Amino acid sequence: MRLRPTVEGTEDTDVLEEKNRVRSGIIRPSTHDIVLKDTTKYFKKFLAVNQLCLGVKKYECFGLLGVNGAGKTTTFKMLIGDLKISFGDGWICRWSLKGNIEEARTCIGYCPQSDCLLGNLTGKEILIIQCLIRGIPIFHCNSIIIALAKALKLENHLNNKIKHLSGGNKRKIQTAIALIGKPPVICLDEPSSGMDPSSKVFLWNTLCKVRDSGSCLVLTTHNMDECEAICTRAGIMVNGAFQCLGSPQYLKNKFANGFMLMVKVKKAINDQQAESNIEETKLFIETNFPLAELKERHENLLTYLVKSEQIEWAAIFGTMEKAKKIVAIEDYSLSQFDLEQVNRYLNNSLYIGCGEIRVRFARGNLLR
Ligand SMILES: Nc1ncnc2c1ncn2[C@@H]1O[C@H](COP(=O)(O)OP(=O)(O)OP(=O)(O)O)[C@@H](O)[C@H]1O
Repeated sequence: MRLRPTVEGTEDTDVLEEKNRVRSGIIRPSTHDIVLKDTTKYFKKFLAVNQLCLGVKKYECFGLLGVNGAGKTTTFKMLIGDLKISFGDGWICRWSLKGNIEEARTCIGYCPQSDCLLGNLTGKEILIIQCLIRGIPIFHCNSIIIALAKALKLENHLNNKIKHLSGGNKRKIQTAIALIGKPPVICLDEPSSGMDPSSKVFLWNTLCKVRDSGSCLVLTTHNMDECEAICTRAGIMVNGAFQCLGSPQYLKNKFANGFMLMVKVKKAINDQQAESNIEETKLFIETNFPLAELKERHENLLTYLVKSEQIEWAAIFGTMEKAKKIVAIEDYSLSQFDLEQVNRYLNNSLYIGCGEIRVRFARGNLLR
């Protein structure tokens, strides 16, 4: 017997509103090119995707964010018909993913997470094959491929065999395949992974043009700059469900109205003294920043989330410089809460590794 999906938990109001819009038919296949209605996936008893509700229109790019294992690729695979939906349904250009997957597939361009390209063919040969599969007449293929190569900075690599291409250039070929024939829906699973920074920016510009020409894009990414550059809306997935939905700017405004304060307490000669230093520092922080929430303590490193827009940076530095004179603080750092941290905060993995946080200690300086 199949398990029913779990009841909704702690989603943000925007997620619940999107669910209501889908369930009440305000968002429906005739108004949105992509519609997910309570889309759910079980792998045996494991709930990988839990009742997703979403509508994405033409001229939109939706970003699927979340830590490894959040359920992004599983969602993608249901969208392109690689995986069967366990409960609920989805529609691409009005075609049901349950009833008309073959028709739905004709509307989708897909860039998978890992490249699946034949190594002995050249990039051009692969793109010609893909054009022909899309039903493009052979005499049009060359001009389409040249335009795509230009748009993705691939001109110099088209005649090389795939097995001799770098990882980033293989991603470009894979992205070009997804764009061939201007499909109305384009799904890109981490399209820029492995690309150098200038190629990434070039790709982002190209994807913005594709979006603005009327395509409906969905992409997964771990790169928040990418999300902010291309996506009109984004959803952060946690354990297979959306935790929040909105434009990247909206998510930042809603969840990132604060800063992170990391405090390194002076080492002590014995455990008792160390504990006393920590307690003294905690008392100082919590008295001076009443909205400070201790998120983690790792040895002598305290990490606080201070959710306030009211305090000025100059005042924070002033207070912390004063703290260094009166309590046993060795050093501290401040950073603004950005979209990347919102993502990790919602996934409870913000503080897994301090090295991952784009801040380093320097005498009171903000370094990002
Ligand atoms: N074929 C499968 N059988 C069983 N479990 C699976 C299968 N595919 C994925 N899962 C599980 O489903 C969950 C979601 O995986 P998914 O690949 O969708 O995550 P993701 O968000 O795309 O992660 P990443 O960022 O690493 O790509 C994970 O816990 C994964 O182990």
